Formats: sequence, structure tokens, C-alpha cells
Amino acid sequence: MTRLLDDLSGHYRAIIDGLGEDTNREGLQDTPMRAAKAMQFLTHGYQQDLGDLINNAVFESAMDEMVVVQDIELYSMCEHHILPFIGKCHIAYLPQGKVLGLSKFARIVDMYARRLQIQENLTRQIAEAIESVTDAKGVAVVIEAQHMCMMMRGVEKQNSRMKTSMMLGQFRKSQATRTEFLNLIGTNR
Ligand SMILES: Nc1nc2c(ncn2[C@@H]2O[C@H](COP(=O)(O)OP(=O)(O)OP(=O)(O)O)[C@@H](O)[C@H]2O)c(=O)[nH]1
Ligand SMILES: [Zn+2]
Repeated sequence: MTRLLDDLSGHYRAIIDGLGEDTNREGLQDTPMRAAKAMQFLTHGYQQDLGDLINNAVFESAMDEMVVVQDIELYSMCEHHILPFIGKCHIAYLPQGKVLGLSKFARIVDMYARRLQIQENLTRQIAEAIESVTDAKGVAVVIEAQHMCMMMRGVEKQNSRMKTSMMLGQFRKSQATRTEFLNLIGTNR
């Protein structure tokens, strides 16, 4: 870990130097290591393991109706520009005998968001992880996000949002199930 931080810090020093800045001026002296720590935090999902994260928080339950967890904040980094994309994640599943601890949905979102990502793959990975730990009859994930690479540079569009969805099992098979979910989260406008 320390080795990784030292390496990253050296790379940031080279970047700052490459920008024509003076890496020794007071305000920038500690910046390479700060930036390295920040980047390490923003990508800490690579160090996480799904099993450890769930920590056996899967509980027996006779509940077999739709469970929805809405508006989970999401911060990720786009793999094309290494700039943030920020938004919300909505998750639903249809349990069959097992329910997942509530906080674990947010932990799963973070585990995959805290990596270099594209929104489509992130959406799929979250859905597949929830399916694998719950054996649910169906899982649905919707992400709405704004990409800094579209806002701060490039096309510089401030109001566009990308919406992605991944429907597994019953959500994919049944239009009614999908519609119920989209109505519940209010994106079926
Ligand atoms: N589908 C998808 N595209 C993304 C995501 N994040 C960034 N991109 C896009 O990745 C593409 C990279 O295109 P390139 O032409 O190689 O890069 P670029 O010259 O920087 O592109 P511009 O952003 O158009 O200036 C751009 O269209 C980005 O908008 C994402 O999560 N999903
Ligand atoms: Zn980008």
C-alpha cells in the first residue's frame, strides 16, 4: 500500500511538473502525496471483496414482494478521462427466501463505483452482484448520472444526464414487474 502511494505520488509530481508548475512552491509541496491518497480512496473498490463486504448479512425471510432501495448516492470515475461521474442508483429485487442487509446495497454500489468505470458496466456489475448474493427471482438497477467529462470539457453540456438500467430475471421477463419498479422510483415519465 505504501509502495503504491509512493509510486502514485511520484507520478503526480511528474504530472504537476509537466503542467509547467513548480512542484516545490509552498502550495504544491504536499500535493503529490495528497492527490495520491485521494486517488487511492477514489479507487478503493479494487481492494474490496464481495464476500467480506456482505459479512453474512443475508437473512431468511418469507417476504416475496418487491423491495426497492432508492436514491443511493454514487461517485465514480470514468475510465476514459479519469474524471468523476456523479449520480444516484436505484435498486430493486424480488426475494425468494433471503433478504439482504439494507446497508449492503450501498456497500455493493460503492465497491464497484470506486473503480475506473463506464456507467453501463457499473450498472451490470451491481445487478449481478446482488443476484449472486441473494438468489433473488429478479434484480433491477437504474443509475442516473452526470459526467464531468461532458460538463467541464469536451462538449460542455451541463444538463444532460445518462440513465442506464439492468434488468435480470423477472424484471427482464415481465413488463408489469418492470413498470411497477420504474413507477416506484419515479423514472417512468
Ligand atoms: N457509454 C459511455 N461513454 C462514456 C462514459 N464516460 C465517458 N464516456 C464517453 O467516452 C467517449 C470517449 O470518446 P473519445 O472520442 O475517445 O474521447 P474524447 O476525444 O475525449 O471525446 P469527447 O468527450 O467527445 O471530447 C466520449 O464520448 C465520452 O463521452 C460512460 O460511462 N459510458
Ligand atoms: Zn469521461
